[in-house]
Amino acid sequence: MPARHVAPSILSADFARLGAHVDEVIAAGAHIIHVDVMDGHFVPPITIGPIIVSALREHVGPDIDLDVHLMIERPEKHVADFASAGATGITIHAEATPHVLYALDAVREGGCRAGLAVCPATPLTVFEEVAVDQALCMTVNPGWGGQPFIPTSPDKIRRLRALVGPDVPLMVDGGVSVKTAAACVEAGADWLVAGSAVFGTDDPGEAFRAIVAAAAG
Ligand SMILES: O=C(CO)[C@@H](O)[C@H](O)COP(=O)(O)O
Ligand SMILES: [Fe+2]
Repeated sequence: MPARHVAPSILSADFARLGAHVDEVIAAGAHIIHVDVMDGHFVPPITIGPIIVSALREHVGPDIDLDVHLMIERPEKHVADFASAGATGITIHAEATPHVLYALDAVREGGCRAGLAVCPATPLTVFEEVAVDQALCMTVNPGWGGQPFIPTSPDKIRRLRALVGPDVPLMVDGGVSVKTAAACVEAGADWLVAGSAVFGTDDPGEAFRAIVAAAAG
């Protein structure tokens, strides 16, 4: 069984002091930092690109996992840039390309873990066709932080766990908080991405620890 992690998402961090904000959760024990990349096409907002990943890598050093969630169309065109910038894992969306297998291979060629994500309304059948190094179940519609957890998500998490088996890290993303973390873990999630519930608070380190405790039950 993969180790359990809470992965703070920088989408809700203060970008004017990103390094300091990330330092707070690392000091509290975070090992995985989740980086949301949006292109204004696959999802309406535009966020950040490889330049920020590169700056973060330089800031956090080699031991922190920078897990990049690509909410962009045709991700296969960009994975090499994110890999060179210092990503550790790169997750693409099944809905964003007709070439899922090619894109996952491109991620691995860049030396990163290859992740596959699905939106809430997307069937899980693609996971029957491809092997992944990590799986991501969206528990909100992608594009924004601070949305409520979709209540039917635990059932989908359970079905995804059955498809990928016990050894693949299963990540959930969206609406994760002290209130929803335990249900995600109970359904089979290992990695809990949390944005607003961590960086939207006055004390991200303490908020991170509270979600870790809630996930532990
Ligand atoms: O990928 C996304 C949003 O599309 C996330 O990673 C968000 O950053 C989650 O934010 P919260 O729901 O935890 O506030
Ligand atoms: Fe994300």
